[in-house]
Amino acid sequence: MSTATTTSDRVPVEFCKGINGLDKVILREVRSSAEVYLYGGHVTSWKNDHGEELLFVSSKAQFKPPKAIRGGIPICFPQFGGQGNLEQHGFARNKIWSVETDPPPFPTVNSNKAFVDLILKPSEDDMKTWPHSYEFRLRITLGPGGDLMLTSRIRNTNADGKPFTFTFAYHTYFSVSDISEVRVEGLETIDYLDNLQNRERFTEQGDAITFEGEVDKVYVSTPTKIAILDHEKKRTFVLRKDGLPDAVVWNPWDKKAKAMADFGDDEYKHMLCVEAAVVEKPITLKPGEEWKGRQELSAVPSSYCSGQLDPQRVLQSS
Ligand SMILES: O=P(O)(O)OC[C@H]1O[C@@H](O)[C@H](O)[C@@H](O)[C@@H]1O
Repeated sequence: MSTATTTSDRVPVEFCKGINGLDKVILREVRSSAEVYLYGGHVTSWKNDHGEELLFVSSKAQFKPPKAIRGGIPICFPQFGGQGNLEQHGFARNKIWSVETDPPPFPTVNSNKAFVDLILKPSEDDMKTWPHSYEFRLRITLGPGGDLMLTSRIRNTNADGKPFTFTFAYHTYFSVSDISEVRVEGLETIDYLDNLQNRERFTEQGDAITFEGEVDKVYVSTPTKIAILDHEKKRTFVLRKDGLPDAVVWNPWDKKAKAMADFGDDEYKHMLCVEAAVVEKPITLKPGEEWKGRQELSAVPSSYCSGQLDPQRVLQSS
């Protein structure tokens, strides 16, 4: 973890209290910032160099355990969705994580200053729900250019020799100006499991994805780069992922929005979840084995080409 620099007033990592007195970490770069709650290991804010919020958090979000915070980036582990014996999306988003001051090193040296390392380990009580011992390390980094990087390392520390199996997602809620003006590029021609049709498998058509109603799809074996184009804001989010083959796309639309107590009736217009995930083929770890999954987000101004967005340029650029 980094400490305050003496050459500048900017404190790259600040520990403070957030809503309802919950512990919060603020990451600061030249002009951008991010906020992370230890409750859930949950990113709740990511602002660009104009101070604009890039993540959606519901005005009705309850920052009150055990309810997960509605918006930002909840961590779904060890179960994505409702397929399994555990609660929907697993328990990691409902646990209080700890800050880890001296985590095992990463293979590459980190020159970033604005980052925090969190860790989640099961309590004895937790092991009644999921009888496995694990260490879940989450590093959240704000890069000098304002990019937001999340790296998860999950290790099986079972002493009884037993493997465990999990699914996972970075359940990212992007803030968008108007959902009907949004296009997602990078998932064309990809197979998906439709959660609204008993997870039946379909193939996406060749056109970019646009939104006219509820969507809840798990795209499988997707490219590592997905672009979310916000026409009205003239902004493109680029999501890059590693170790996370699938991508979930979710918007509840009006009826489901009304049914959620912690979500405003019209807020579906201003959010879109695109989630780097492992869903179709769960990960199995033997004792001593570690899995790594990384999601990198950047927000760039959209380029226009004769009045049309040019997503290919975004997708082709490195
Ligand atoms: O209300 P929750 O538990 O946060 O889940 C929200 C949505 O999360 C999405 O990832 C799922 O695909 C949806 O099926 C689900 O409704």
